[in-house]
Amino acid sequence: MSADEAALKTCHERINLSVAASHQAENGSVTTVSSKESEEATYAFLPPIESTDAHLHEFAEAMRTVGKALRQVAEGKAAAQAEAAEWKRKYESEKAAKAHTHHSVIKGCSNCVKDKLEHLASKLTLETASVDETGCCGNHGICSRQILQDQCPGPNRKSDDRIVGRKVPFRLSWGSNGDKNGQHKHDFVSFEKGDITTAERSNKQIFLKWDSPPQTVLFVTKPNSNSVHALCSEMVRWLKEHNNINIFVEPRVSKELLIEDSYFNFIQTWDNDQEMKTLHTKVDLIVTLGGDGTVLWAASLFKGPVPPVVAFSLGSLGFMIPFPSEQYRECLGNVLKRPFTITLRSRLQCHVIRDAAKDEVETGEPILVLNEVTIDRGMSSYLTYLECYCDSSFVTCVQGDGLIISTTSGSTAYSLAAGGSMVHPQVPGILFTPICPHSLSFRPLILPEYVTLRVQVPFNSRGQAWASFDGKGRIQLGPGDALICSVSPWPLPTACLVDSTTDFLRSIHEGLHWNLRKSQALDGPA
Ligand SMILES: NC(=O)c1ccc[n+]([C@@H]2O[C@H](COP(=O)([O-])OP(=O)(O)OC[C@H]3O[C@@H](n4cnc5c(N)ncnc54)[C@H](O)[C@@H]3O)[C@@H](O)[C@H]2O)c1
Ligand SMILES: Nc1ncnc2c1ncn2[C@@H]1O[C@H](COP(=O)(O)OP(=O)(O)OP(=O)(O)O)[C@@H](O)[C@H]1O
Repeated sequence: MSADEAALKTCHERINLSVAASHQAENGSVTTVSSKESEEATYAFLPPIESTDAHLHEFAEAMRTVGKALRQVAEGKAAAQAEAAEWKRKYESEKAAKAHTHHSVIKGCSNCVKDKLEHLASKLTLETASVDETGCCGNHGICSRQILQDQCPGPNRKSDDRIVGRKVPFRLSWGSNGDKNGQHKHDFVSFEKGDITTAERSNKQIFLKWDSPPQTVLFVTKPNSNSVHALCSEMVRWLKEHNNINIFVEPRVSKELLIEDSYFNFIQTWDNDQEMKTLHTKVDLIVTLGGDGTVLWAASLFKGPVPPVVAFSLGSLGFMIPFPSEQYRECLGNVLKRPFTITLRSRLQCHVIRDAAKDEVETGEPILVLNEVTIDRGMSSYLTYLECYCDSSFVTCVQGDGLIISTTSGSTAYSLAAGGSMVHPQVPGILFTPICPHSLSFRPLILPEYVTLRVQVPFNSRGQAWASFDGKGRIQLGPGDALICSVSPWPLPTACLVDSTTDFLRSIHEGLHWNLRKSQALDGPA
């Protein structure tokens, strides 16, 4: 072997070593290496070859380039994985911290429900119709009985029983137009005989069918409205007298109804946040009376799973509200007794990470939004300056009035006003819509639902930034602070009047007068 050949062999080996070193860093604590350092390292591994052979020089140069590229790829991957590991570590410490502070029963309940629902969520995407040993029917979809059987008994049980018994089981199934009982393939992609194919694109609707009649309804109502109050008391009477339903209302409404008439002694409410946190284990159905803001309010009461919502329209727009309040008897009668379609509206979970606390364990609960989280310039007259990342990839810097990170349900709200597209609520995605960007080319984006977005206020930002959640709870973000958001595992199921698509199209036609234009006259050019 010549001296040059030996030098080249060493090059090969060193390139491998260099890449392997980057990979090792993935598992330990990693500090990201700059590209300059990376380049220097590559040259250190590949010393110049002293030869007059031009081909060998060229080859050695090519090997250096390959080595550099490989090293950069490996470093990038290591950095991304280190970041993901950091988030995971924070999440796990947060979970552990919560486990200590919460009462064991509450912890046990929420964990077992969470586990079961995660199991159900995985079934939603990877459908299996196998019969469940624990008593799930196994037919035509998902059965909620398993969750209910496992409701956790424990020392705090008494205080929960003070209110009502368990919620009733129901099943979810998929169907398509004209085939309400049909069971459809749920695998999105299959890989058979080496060919990648996407599953049949049927009009999948999700049906909810009660295993036994619902027993408990929660009313969430718009405040300070006489018409809402009158309708609420009428509906409560009707549900109690004709269907023997247990009724929950918010503490404010409970007081109002009791002042009105002692007849309402049977209604139940909650006294504190801890009781409210267990509400989802007792309530079968939520009825909202008001506009979209009332649906947003109802969603905000549930930081975890949410029972199905039947929304009655008493506002001006009612985009997420298909049921006419005048026909409440017929509508509620149907929902209580027959299977109905639901729209699963995804929510976003948001965390604010303060620069001052970035090395500490995050203990705050996520803030859940049904429409959007907005970061704007508040009272400041300067441009907001926000750095945005999607997973570990840099997306862009927003310079303008702000940014809206929206769910698909929120796509017809603030995001629409800022130029975002309208998206069917069952499309799995996250909208990234700038507010008045000071750039001609900043178009809105729609990102896949599985990404995590990070919006950071850089230290050189001139203006302030303020985050708000479904238009409420404004929080100031200082330099170095970040907002992290991703899709929550707890969607809001809303009952449909017809089905998800028909209801959505009705809303954009009737609510927004979408593409309303007079037809052209027939007597124009041939
Ligand atoms: N420029 C804007 O369009 C703008 C500005 C601020 C807030 N908002 C929206 O208002 C929401 C808060 O609603 P609120 O009722 O508490 O405040 P609000 O009383 O100010 O009402 C806002 C309006 O937005 C409508 N709306 C809410 N969610 C909607 C949705 N998903 N699709 C279509 N329309 C929807 C409501 O029907 C209402 O007419 C925020 O989440 C935000 O999306 C919009
Ligand atoms: N149960 C509730 N408790 C406290 N605030 C509520 C409740 N329900 C609704 N709100 C608030 O009241 C405001 C108005 O409610 P909503 O949007 O439902 O009525 P609206 O303005 O008449 O409807 P629309 O916007 O369609 O005209 C919203 O900001 C909402 O957050």
